Amino acid sequence: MVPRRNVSHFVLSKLFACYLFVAGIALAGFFLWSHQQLDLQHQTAIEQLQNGFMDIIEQSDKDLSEVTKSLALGLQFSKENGVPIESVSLFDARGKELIHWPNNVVLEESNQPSYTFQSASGEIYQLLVRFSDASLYGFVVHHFFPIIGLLSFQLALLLLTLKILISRSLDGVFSGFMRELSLINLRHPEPLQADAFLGQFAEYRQMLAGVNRVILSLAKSREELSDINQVLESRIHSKTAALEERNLELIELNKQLSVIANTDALTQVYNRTRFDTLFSEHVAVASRRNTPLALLLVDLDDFKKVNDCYGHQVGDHVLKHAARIIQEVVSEEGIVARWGGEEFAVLLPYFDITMAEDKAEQLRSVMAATHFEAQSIQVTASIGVAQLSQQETAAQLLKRADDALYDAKGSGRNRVIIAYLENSHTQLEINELKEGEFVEVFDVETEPNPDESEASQKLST
Ligand SMILES: Nc1nc2c(ncn2[C@@H]2O[C@H](COP(=O)(O)OP(=O)(O)OP(=O)(O)O)[C@@H](O)[C@H]2O)c(=O)[nH]1
Repeated sequence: MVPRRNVSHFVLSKLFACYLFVAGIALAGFFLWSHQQLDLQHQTAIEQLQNGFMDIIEQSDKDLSEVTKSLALGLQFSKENGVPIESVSLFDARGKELIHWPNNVVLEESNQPSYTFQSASGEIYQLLVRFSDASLYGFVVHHFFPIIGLLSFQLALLLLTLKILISRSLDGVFSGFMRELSLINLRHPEPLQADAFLGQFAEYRQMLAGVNRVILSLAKSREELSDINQVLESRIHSKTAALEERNLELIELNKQLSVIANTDALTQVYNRTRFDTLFSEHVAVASRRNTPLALLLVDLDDFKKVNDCYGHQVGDHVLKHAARIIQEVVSEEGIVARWGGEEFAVLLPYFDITMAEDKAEQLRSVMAATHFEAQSIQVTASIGVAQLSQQETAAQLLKRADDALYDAKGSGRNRVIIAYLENSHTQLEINELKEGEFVEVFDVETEPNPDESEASQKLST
């Protein structure tokens, strides 16, 4: 587990350790150097003492007063060089102590370093010198302040170096951290990894933990939003699908309603209401564009007798069948509607009177030739035909077609009568006029064939 430290503790501890290390090395070196220096000084002092003793002994052998002078010299020397001599003893070859200084200090021979030397006369002497222990401390104190100065300088240098290094590394790490922060992917946020160096510090770890908490909550929020979004999308999808399905049902129902509203329930052709609308529209278009438009009014002959003979239900079937025949003959060229009862209207856009007459004749002949139901009922039709003329209204056209139908009925049924415009006479009218007959508005009848006459007669019986 990483110990909890702050930046200042870290820096101070590192500094202190460095300082102790450097100071320890410096002090150890200093003490070694001090010992070395003292040894050198002791050696020098002893050599000088030896030389002094030898000179004096050679000059005045056994003159102790001279030796004492040399002792004073040695002491002077030791004081000047900071090497205090605590006691000095000189022995002759027989071990007799010749000099002992100072008088009150007793030397323990075994503990003292002894130096043997030979005088010029060949006498052997042994010199015992005891240096004061304080000499080392004195030396150290003497040189302590320069050492402290050196260590302070080292410490200051160390501090400066550390400051530069730390500030640079912190700058680098923090700018890296800020860069990492700026690169957080908000779509797929992931926790930041702790920096190897900064990870040691409590403040950094706390800050990083805070940032990572924000990042994780952001990621969680995104996931929750994504889930909510998915749920909403699936709901919208199912609702849209249900609405589309409902819409299709409504469109279908609407179509059915429209068909029901516009279609005759029994014969499945247009009803009168729808025909009225279509009729007005086509009359308006034909008048505006000056295109031909023809109207056929088709009435089944003696239909009452069908009902009377075969019953109303059979009559219904015959009506349906007759409507289907009319629709097949007219096909896509015209509009078929049940005008009422056993009467049908056929609107023929772009049909002039000749084409309309042909179509009416075709219709009449097919109807007459058809055997309805199992009972082979034969039904004929009377047809009034009229073509829209200039300036004519829908009502006027209808009136002319209806009059023509009336004439077809009146002139024997199972025939086509063309309605001509007033004051315009066909060749037939002209012929009839020539023969002295009066044709008021229209004429033309189609000769029924023998079978058809038979059918009519069958019904009439
Ligand atoms: N079965 C059935 N008969 C109907 C329907 N609508 C009308 N009719 C019958 O059609 C007959 C029409 O009779 P009429 O007006 O006298 O005409 P018609 O017998 O065809 O004689 P003409 O038109 O003069 O040739 C009546 O008997 C009505 O009951 C229907 O929807 N179903």
